[in-house]
Amino acid sequence: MGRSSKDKRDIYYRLAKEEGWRARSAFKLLQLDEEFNLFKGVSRAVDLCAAPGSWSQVLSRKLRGKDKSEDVKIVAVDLQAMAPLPGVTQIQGDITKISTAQEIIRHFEGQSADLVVCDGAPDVTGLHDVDEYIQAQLLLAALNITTHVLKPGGNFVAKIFRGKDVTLLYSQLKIFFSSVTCAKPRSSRNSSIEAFVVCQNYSPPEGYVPNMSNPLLDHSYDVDFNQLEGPNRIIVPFLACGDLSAFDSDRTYPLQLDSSKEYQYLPPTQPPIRPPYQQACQLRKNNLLAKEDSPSGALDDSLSTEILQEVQELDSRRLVQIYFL
Ligand SMILES: C[S@@+](CC[C@H](N)C(=O)[O-])C[C@H]1O[C@@H](n2cnc3c(N)ncnc32)[C@H](O)[C@@H]1O
Repeated sequence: MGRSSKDKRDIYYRLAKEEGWRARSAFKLLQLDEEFNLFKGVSRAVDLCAAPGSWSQVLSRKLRGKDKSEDVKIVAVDLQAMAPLPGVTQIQGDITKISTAQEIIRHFEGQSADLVVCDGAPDVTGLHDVDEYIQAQLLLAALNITTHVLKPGGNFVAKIFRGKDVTLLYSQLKIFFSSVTCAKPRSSRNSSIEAFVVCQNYSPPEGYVPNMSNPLLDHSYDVDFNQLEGPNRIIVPFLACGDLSAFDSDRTYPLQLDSSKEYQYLPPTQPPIRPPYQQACQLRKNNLLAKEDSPSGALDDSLSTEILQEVQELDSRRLVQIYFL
């Protein structure tokens, strides 16, 4: 599909061309690294769903450094073939297959990976529910293969759609990682429900045996999992561009949005808000309140976009926590 003139005006599209990245997505990984220091101490990395290869390029440039360290091993997996990259071994394969996990481990000579990233996306159908469901399945497939190849203490980063299953996905990720944060890099388009889960410190439950055959997203629940309460409902910090950490300036915890659900805020971990952010905070608060009326529980898109634009104007450099409900 050809690029529209809108794409060409996009700053990251132009920057990617200038800097020689295969796709503008490269900036998403670079910005996630800026925030989470993902590449520190990494010598074995896996890029799942890698084609055309901009994330692999980032790994190659960042991990191998100027001296092109031969100690660094990077494996890129995709259904499609991609042009070769220095220091990157390619596996043309399916991330849902055990044979792919075995091939990765073979390449690492029996050792585990320090970092697994996945920017996987299925072909979009345009039917939101279907797209969200397939994306969730792909994320879980990525998590499944990750449990085979990641070392304890390692990190996993993956694309997620903030759709209606998102709470369950967070809960499932939290079973395997001590920290799960949802982040939206500023290069990810505001209009997209795409975000990234940054899962740190892989620590599977004791006795867990990796297994490619059990789907983790089980739709056989007889209750809507979005109605789950208490410990079954794990709420993770959601990061966005701009400082919204104190949008709850009146600090009323927990916030009661309607009579049937109690939404818990986690205490802010960031420094106090600066005055210009107050307006964005108010918008965010409105958005949360608007959510009450939304049957799917999804955030109101126009408000989300409005907030993000507002925040970007205020300060596109700072990332601070807001809380995803
Ligand atoms: C958005 S692209 C990835 C872009 C890439 N991160 C980059 O920066 O160039 C999504 C990729 O996911 C791949 N993909 C989807 N399902 C897959 C699967 N089951 N196994 C392997 N790759 C898959 C597609 O072939 C596609 O190349």
